[in-house]
Amino acid sequence: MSFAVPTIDITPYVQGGSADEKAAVARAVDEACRTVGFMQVTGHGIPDEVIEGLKGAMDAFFLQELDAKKAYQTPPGINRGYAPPKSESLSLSLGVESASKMNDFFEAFNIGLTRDHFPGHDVAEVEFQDNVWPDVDGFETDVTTYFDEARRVARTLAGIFPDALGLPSDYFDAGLVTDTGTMRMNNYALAPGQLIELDGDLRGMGEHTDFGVVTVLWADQVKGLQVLGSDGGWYDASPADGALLVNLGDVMGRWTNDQWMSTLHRVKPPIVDGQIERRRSAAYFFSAAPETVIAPIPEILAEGEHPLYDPITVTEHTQAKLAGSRGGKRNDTVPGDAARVLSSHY
Ligand SMILES: O=C(O)CCC(=O)C(=O)O
Ligand SMILES: [Fe+2]
Repeated sequence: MSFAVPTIDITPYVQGGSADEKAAVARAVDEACRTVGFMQVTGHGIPDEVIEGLKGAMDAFFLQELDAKKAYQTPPGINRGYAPPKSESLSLSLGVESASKMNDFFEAFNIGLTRDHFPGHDVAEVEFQDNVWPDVDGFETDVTTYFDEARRVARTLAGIFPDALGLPSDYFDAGLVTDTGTMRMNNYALAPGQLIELDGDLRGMGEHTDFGVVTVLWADQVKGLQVLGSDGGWYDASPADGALLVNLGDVMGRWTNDQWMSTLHRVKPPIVDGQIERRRSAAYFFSAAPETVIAPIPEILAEGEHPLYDPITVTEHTQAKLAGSRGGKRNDTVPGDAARVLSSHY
């Protein structure tokens, strides 16, 4: 099977295009979401220097000694700060038990939207925790600058989705007034000799789907990200020059009754001479307001199409996924995902 991640230039939605130009973008997005669940997005408008700033900040933080980084670790229930290698197991968020429970070797630094982003709104602290900022020159400014841009791109995409689904343009607006947003900066690297300590399958990040509406991913062009094709094979996906990778999360799958795909993916960075080729990425996870009830949208169900999901709030879904990936508790709410992983060709 040939597998390709389609490239879509979203300039008409970023800079303002004609109705025809926007309709062409919306059609391309609909097709990509139905068939792959991933796209390469160009015309996003994030300046190169903002991306350079993000890369520099990630290097300055991750290249420190482990102990210095661990000073910014937070308890498992808090999605902020530093997460050392092997502190998460993403496939448990799907309900796939692995031989060794915590064997994803990526290390990460998480930030997110806080209550300060929504003055005048009564938003719950649990979803909008304060950020933790490391004492690294320029880190907060450079990371925040990129974060704001990634959020803008995600909100732009959320504005394309109703057009692509044939819904009124403001269909999602109510749930997106207080969007939730977290960004995970990932570093896939192990010092020589550290490989030996991995007790299970060597992997950068286990098989998973993202939790939210849509993910905007900046990544190095070093191979590693693999996407599950509809034929059960895993395919490499690296960003094209200047492109961001964009993929749908579970909330979009639930809203669309799986007409759009929340696609499984994983990260297996290349190993050259027994050493992992270092790879960086930054995933901005965009989702709806925590209390938004997600259920298949009746307007888009075809005649006779049955809803595949019971209503669930954004928070309930996120908590079930996080209990798996960070707390080591297998998530039994998504039997379909687990079956897809177990039947894929490794
Ligand atoms: O590193 C990557 O390319 C993907 C990261 C990812 O899937 C995630 O952080 O959810
Ligand atoms: Fe992901």
